[in-house]
Amino acid sequence: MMNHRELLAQQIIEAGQFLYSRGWSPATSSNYSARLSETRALLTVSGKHKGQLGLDDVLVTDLEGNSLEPGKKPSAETLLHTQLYQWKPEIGAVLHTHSVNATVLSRMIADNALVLHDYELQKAFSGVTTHEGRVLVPIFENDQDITRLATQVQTWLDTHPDCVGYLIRGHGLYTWGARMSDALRQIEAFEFLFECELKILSIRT
Ligand SMILES: CSC[C@@H](O)[C@@H](O)C(=O)COP(=O)(O)O
Ligand SMILES: [Zn+2]
Repeated sequence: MMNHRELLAQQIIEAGQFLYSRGWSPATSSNYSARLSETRALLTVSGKHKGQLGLDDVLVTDLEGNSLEPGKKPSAETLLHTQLYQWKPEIGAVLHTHSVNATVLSRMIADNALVLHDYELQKAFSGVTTHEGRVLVPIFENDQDITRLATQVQTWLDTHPDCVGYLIRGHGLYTWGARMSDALRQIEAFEFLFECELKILSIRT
């Protein structure tokens, strides 16, 4: 019988296998997490191939982004996960991916946000019930200083409580959900919509 930590670690491992198989988490890119408790998260360690994770390739952090397992190297982007768990108590899983489409689209849009509208598939996002609204996806400039990047993200989250995900330019996507399955559904929906947007852009130009 698996304990709670092992169960969440298994979900993270399976998410990595799926996301790698779709080409959305190449090589050692990406990081994934699940909420362990009100004050703890379980996150992938840094630098591992995300399609080949094992039960030992995760570590516990507090929600300030501090590792509670000193022997392991935490993900470079730990803070971008834990800030989301602090932002909303109902978030139970966070996924960060590096797909070609997210990377290319984020470089093609000069604005600081991608606006998705009139897509039926927008309803795959938590809280969205119609194609008629606008789903605003902010695009932050990439930054190796994750504390500085997290500050930018926080400013957006504080003023956009309905945010369902964000892009980092030339880097990738962050999205989340109540459970791992919700976060995976949102990744898949984003990827579909990014592909649509890129096709529309290529026809227009
Ligand atoms: C392989 S480069 C990608 C990294 O720089 C980073 O953006 C990333 O997604 C994975 O970092 P990690 O420290 O393994 O969690
Ligand atoms: Zn990354």
